[in-house]
Amino acid sequence: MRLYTHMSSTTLSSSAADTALDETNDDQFNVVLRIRPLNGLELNRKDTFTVDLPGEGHVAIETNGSSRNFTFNAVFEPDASQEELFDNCGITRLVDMALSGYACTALAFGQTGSGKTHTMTGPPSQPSTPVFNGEFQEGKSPDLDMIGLIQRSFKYLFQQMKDVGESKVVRASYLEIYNEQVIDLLNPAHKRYLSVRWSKNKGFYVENLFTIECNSMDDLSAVLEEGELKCCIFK
Ligand SMILES: Nc1ncnc2c1ncn2[C@@H]1O[C@H](COP(=O)(O)OP(=O)(O)OP(=O)(O)O)[C@@H](O)[C@H]1O
Repeated sequence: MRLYTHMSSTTLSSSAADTALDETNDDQFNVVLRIRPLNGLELNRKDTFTVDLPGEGHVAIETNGSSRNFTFNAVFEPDASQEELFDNCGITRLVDMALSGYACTALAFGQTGSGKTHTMTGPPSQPSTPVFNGEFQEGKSPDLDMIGLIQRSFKYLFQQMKDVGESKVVRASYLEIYNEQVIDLLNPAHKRYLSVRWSKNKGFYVENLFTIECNSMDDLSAVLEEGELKCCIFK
């Protein structure tokens, strides 16, 4: 895998790239592009890539004989692994910043089938709660390599708190915005749609959103699993 970043004039290997976004970049926003491999349908149709990767975060897309250029903080090629993405996309910096008291958001954006779920939580067959005992337990799940950014961030978060030795309170909530309605996925008994409010002290917040205190990676993973389950039911 190669990572192209405009933070550095060099094309970085995955092993050398992990600090590129973190240490040289103080942007408030990082936009990272992941290009997924062609799927079975596309291969059967004999689709080909129309994306050219000249390096340094640039992407050129060929359409109707002309080329349009875009620039990102980093670009991941189709063969990038879940681990490479986690190590190099800058999300560890977000967790570090959250631990320093900043409000941080990781947002996956793309058309249907572009790989948002795959990137954030891993493919659907992937258990969202890998057995965790300081380390993910290799061998308990055949797809452990496929776990996504969310579970890897959980592990990183608790590891960082342990390393720094500071006691922090971790609270989790899980909501879905569907047809512009806010649904609490941890409290489905709460049938009503929730309201988004604003106050001077809190800024924007979701009123009556169920929040759970999580003392361990397992607690946090259970929240993810519960929310994913309800998410499917609501759909
Ligand atoms: N980087 C990747 N490597 C291999 N397969 C991928 C990759 N990204 C996505 N896929 C596969 O492509 C399919 C669609 O991906 P996914 O469900 O993550 O898309 P999505 O953006 O979440 O779609 P939707 O918005 O419809 O929920 C899945 O089968 C997924 O496993």
